[in-house]
Amino acid sequence: MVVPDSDVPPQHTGSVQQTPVHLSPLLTDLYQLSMLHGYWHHGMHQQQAVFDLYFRRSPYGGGYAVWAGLENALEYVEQLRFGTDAVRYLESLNLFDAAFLEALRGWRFSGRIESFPEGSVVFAHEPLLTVTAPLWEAQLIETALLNTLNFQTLVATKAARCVSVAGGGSVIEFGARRAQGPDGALSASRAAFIGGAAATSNVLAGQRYGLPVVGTHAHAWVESFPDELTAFRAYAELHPASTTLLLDTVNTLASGLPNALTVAQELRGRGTELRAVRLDSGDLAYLSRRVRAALDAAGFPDVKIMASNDLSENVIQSLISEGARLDIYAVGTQLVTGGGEGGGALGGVYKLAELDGQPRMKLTGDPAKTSLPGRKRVWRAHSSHQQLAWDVVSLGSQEEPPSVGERVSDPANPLRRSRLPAGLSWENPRQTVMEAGRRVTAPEALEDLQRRARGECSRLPEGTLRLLNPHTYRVSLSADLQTAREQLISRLEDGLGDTDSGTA
Ligand SMILES: Nc1ncnc2c1ncn2[C@@H]1O[C@H](COP(=O)(O)OP(=O)(O)OP(=O)(O)O)[C@@H](O)[C@H]1O
Ligand SMILES: O=P(O)(O)OC[C@H]1O[C@H](OP(=O)(O)OP(=O)(O)O)[C@H](O)[C@@H]1O
Ligand SMILES: O=C(O)c1cccnc1
Repeated sequence: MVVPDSDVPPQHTGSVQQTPVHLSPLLTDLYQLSMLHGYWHHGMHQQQAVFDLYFRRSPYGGGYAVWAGLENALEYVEQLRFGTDAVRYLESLNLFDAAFLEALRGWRFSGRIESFPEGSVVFAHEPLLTVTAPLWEAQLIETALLNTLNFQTLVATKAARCVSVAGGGSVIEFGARRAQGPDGALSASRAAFIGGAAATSNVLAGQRYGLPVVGTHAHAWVESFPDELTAFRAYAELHPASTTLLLDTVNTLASGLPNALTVAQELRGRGTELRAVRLDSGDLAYLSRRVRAALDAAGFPDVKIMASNDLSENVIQSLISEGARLDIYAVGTQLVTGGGEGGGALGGVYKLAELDGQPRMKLTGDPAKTSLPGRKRVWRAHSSHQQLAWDVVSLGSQEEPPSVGERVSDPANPLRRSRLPAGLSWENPRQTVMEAGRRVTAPEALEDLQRRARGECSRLPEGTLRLLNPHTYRVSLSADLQTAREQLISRLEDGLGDTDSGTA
């Protein structure tokens, strides 16, 4: 639920339903407004534009990404208005005509958005989301769309990577304290859940998004009591049905473990069971084996073992290969910041593909950065075993699926061509999610998005989920799109004279 006037300041009523500050039309780069001013001034602002959003490289050197943030992006676009405070602020910059500022008051997003459903598995070079709208509408929303979708896709993908190596163990998100600011924490909790995290420690995310919230206790709890056993007993007494004890405040094996066993026996005497213990330092593989053996020997095979301490997909994979006996992986910093090699940020871009019915493209010296002109469509092929097999980007006018034997090319390297094999069944994986500025699909439950992500990950070709040097999923351009692209490049280069690159 969003309050339509983005200028209403958040009021301290305790409700989380107030318009968050990031729903303002000013969450944009100044150059978007400068361009809007110019488009309006030149009478171009109502020209119909088509922009595509895509990324050129999967994060973390991986072979896929999990598409996340769509619902927040649509909510933003649908409610966007320039209210009095926003216009007044822009006026104070002394950059814009009064008449333009007045025109902004009537700005509404009236266009169409097509997108992969949230939670889909997506790949580099394919249009993930396409905006068709009057130029000044489509241009303004670039910054906020990229901000929302890049970040959540980065984090959802990180969660999926952690889950993919956790061997059936649960991954939970503990990152609020290390996230990039309050909104970073909130969006990260949402995205991590879509990517497969089972729960979050972030209580606001629990309230806002209905995510399951979980928690143990900190070292401070143990330090606040005269001794560890007293602290464990006090915790278990208050939370008998949901106690997880942190073992390493004094010494994991010499103190935490025997004290936890004592409390486990005492809880059983009162008719309940200790739920779990948490390891937060040291050699987590070794300690987990020792703790598992002790719990089993004492008759507590169902007490779970949780690990935390700067976990990542690589650490989880290593722990499992070392024979760790862990049931729950609590991941904080690395998950909510999308950290690690090849992470930090997803480089999604938003490029003009058509204006006023004419194809447009960005030409650069780097073929991988040359954008794809015109309205396009994405086709996704499944094998007879329901495996995801191949994505083809075609011209938008192509109503029929790609045909067997069609020569398709690599988006980043037109010289790499292949022929489409038989035995594939094709579908259009994208859907219209907004029409005439209104959402036309109902928001989906986050559980359903998580289920979609998990299902699609499980249907990827072998090796695509691998962390190191994954199999490259096939994304190709149809023959017609490749031809259209080459023709436009020739036309643009003909117009360039001696220079070797340019933009149209
Ligand atoms: N058996 C293991 N194999 C691979 N990585 C591990 C293993 N055990 C722990 N790690 C990881 O090694 C990294 C560093 O752990 P380190 O041993 O420095 O922490 P610590 O010093 O024990 O804990 P703290 O710094 O919190 O006191 C962490 O990312 C941790 O998750
Ligand atoms: O390590 P992360 O993946 O970010 O996960 C969250 C960490 O936050 C807590 O640590 P805390 O802030 O108490 O610091 P410390 O345990 O590193 O001293 C917890 O004990 C985890 O170790
Ligand atoms: O509940 C916990 O144990 C927790 C939550 C956040 C960060 N570290 C630990």
